[in-house]
Amino acid sequence: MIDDLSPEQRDIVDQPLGPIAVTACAGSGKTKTAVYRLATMRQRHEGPGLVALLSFSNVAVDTFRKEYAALLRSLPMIGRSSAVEIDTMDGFITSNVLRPHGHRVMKCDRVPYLVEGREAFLAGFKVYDGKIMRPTTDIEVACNGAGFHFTIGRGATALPARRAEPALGKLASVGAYSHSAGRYWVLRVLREKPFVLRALARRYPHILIDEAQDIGPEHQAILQLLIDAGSQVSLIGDPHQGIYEFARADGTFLRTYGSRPRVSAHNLTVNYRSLPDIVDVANKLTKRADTAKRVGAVNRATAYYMPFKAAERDHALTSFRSLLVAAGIDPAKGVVLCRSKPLTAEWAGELDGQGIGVVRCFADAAISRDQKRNFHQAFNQTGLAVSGLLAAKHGSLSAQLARPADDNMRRLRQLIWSFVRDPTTGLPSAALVADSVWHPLLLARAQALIATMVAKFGFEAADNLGRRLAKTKLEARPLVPAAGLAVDVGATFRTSTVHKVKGESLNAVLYVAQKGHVRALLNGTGTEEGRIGYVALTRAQDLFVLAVPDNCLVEFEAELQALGLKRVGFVEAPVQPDA
Ligand SMILES: Nc1ncnc2c1ncn2[C@@H]1O[C@H](COP(=O)(O)OP(=O)(O)OP(=O)(O)O)[C@@H](O)[C@H]1O
Repeated sequence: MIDDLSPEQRDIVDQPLGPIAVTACAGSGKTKTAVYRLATMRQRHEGPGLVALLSFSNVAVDTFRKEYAALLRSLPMIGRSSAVEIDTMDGFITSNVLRPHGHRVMKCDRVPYLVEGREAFLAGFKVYDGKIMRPTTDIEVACNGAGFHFTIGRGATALPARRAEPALGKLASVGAYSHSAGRYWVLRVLREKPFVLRALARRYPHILIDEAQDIGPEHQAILQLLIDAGSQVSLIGDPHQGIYEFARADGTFLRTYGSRPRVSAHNLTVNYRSLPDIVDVANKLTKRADTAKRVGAVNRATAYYMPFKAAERDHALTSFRSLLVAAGIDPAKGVVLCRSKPLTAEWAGELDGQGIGVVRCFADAAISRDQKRNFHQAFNQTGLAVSGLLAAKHGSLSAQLARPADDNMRRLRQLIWSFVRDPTTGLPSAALVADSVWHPLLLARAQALIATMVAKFGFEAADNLGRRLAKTKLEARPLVPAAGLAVDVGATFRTSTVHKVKGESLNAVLYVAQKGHVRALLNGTGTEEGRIGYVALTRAQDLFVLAVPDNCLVEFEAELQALGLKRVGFVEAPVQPDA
C-alpha cells in the first residue's frame, strides 16, 4: 500500500502504533505522510475508539478528507472503515466537549454557540478593565499552568480573574462564547468533570496532529490532559512555519515532543514542491540541508528580488507578469502575497469598507459577493447584519444559520441565501453609489426581509430599525471601484496574506515586503516575522520574487545576493506568437 512513498515517508508510516514526532521541511509531503499514517494506524488499532487526524485550518481538513477517501478507494484491503475522524483542532473540541458538555460549567440551558463579536446583543455584555467598560468578547484567556491569565484590548491589559470570570460566566449563561473563551470552557470541562475526559480519551485512543507547530498553550494543555488520560498523541509539522505567535503558538511542543520517553522522533528532509534554487534559499534561512526532489532548467534562475516603488504598484505587477511569461508560467497562476491584511487589500486594489454597525456588515457582504466572489463569506456577513436587526434574544441566529437544526431554520437559511444572491431584489450591488443609491435600496429591502422574518418565522424585530440602518459613513462613491467588479480574473493576480496560503503549493509567488519584512526574512526563521517570509518563499514551486522597497535596496542588496536571490529589473514581456 505504500509504494509511492519515499523511504523516509514510508518509515514514518510504518512505525508501530504509538506516539511519534515528525519534524519536516516545507513541501516534504506531510499531507500524504499523515494520510497514509492515519490509514495504517486505523488498520493496526484493535478495539473500540476512533483514530483522529486534526489540523488547524478548514482547507487542510478538506484536503485530508479527500486524500483519505481516495486512498481508501484505491486500497480495498484496508476496508472502508469509517472509524477515523478528520477535523480541525477547534472543531474536535467543539463537537466533543463544548457542544455536548459545555453547559456543565457554563451553566446555560442551551447548546453553547460561538459569537463573532459584532452581534448586536453583545452590547449588554461588558467588563470593566479598571478604566473603561469593554466588550466581554475582547477578553483573551491564556492557560497559565493549572490556572488562567486574562487580558483585554490591543495592549493586552491584565484583567483580574475577579472581573474576567464573572463577565465570561454572564456571557456563558446565555450559551455564548468567543474563540478564546471556548478553549477556557473546554479546559474547565476537562479539568472539573473527569468523566468527560476519561470518555474522550477512550473514544480517541490515537490522535495525530498535523501543523503541530501551531499548537498553542491552551491546545497543548488539552492534549496533555488527553495524554495523561491514556490517548496516544503523535505530532507532525515544521517548526520553521510557526506563524501563529499572536496565539502564543511558538512550536515548542513540537520541537520538544520527540525527546519525551516512548515518543519516537523522525525527520522529513526532501522537498517535492520547489525547484532547487528556492530550496537552497530556504536552507540558508533555516540552516537545514534539505534536498530538492525536482530538477530545474539549466541557466534559468527561479528565485529573484525586485526593487519597487510603493506608489508604482502596477509597474511591479507588470514586471512580475513579464517574469511569469518569460518562465513559461501562465500569468493567471501568479499569486501576490503580503504580510498584513491592509497591505493585501491595497495590492488587490480594494477600497476601505463603508458604513457602521449593521450597514457596514451589509456593505462588507456586498463587497464579498461582487468583488471577491465569495458567496459563503457574503452569507455569513449578511447573517450577522440580520441578527443586528432582531431583538437581543435572537443573538445566536448567525450560529443557528450556520448549522440549521430544524426545517424552520433551513427555510430561513434559504430565504437569506436568496437575499444574498440576488442584487436586483436582495442585497444591492456593490457597484452602486453607496449613500444615494445603494443605501435606499438596502433600507427598503432589509426592512422587508425583517418583516417577513417576523410574520413567517416568529422573530421579534429590534427597536428602531431606521436608526440601525442609518447611512452614517456611507460615501458618494460605489462600495467597490468599477474595475474591481471585472470578471476578467486573468487580468488580476490572486492576492492574499501569507497566513491564508499556508499549506498551499503555488506556481509563482510575488512576496511584497516592507523594509521590516525584508530584514526579518534575511535574519532567518528565529522570529515570527522571518518565518512568515519563509512560508511565503516555500509556497513557490517554480518562481519566487521578493519585492523590496527601492529606498532600502542598498542596505539589503549584498545580503539578498548572498541568500541566492538574483536581481530583476523591468523585464519586457516577449511578444507572443499568437498576439
Ligand atoms: N513521495 C512523493 N513523491 C512525489 N511527490 C510527492 C511525494 N510526497 C509528496 N509529494 C508532493 O509534494 C508536494 C508537497 O506536498 P505537501 O503539500 O503535502 O507538503 P507539506 O509537507 O504539507 O508542505 P508545507 O508544510 O510546506 O505546506 C505535493 O504536490 C505532493 O503531491
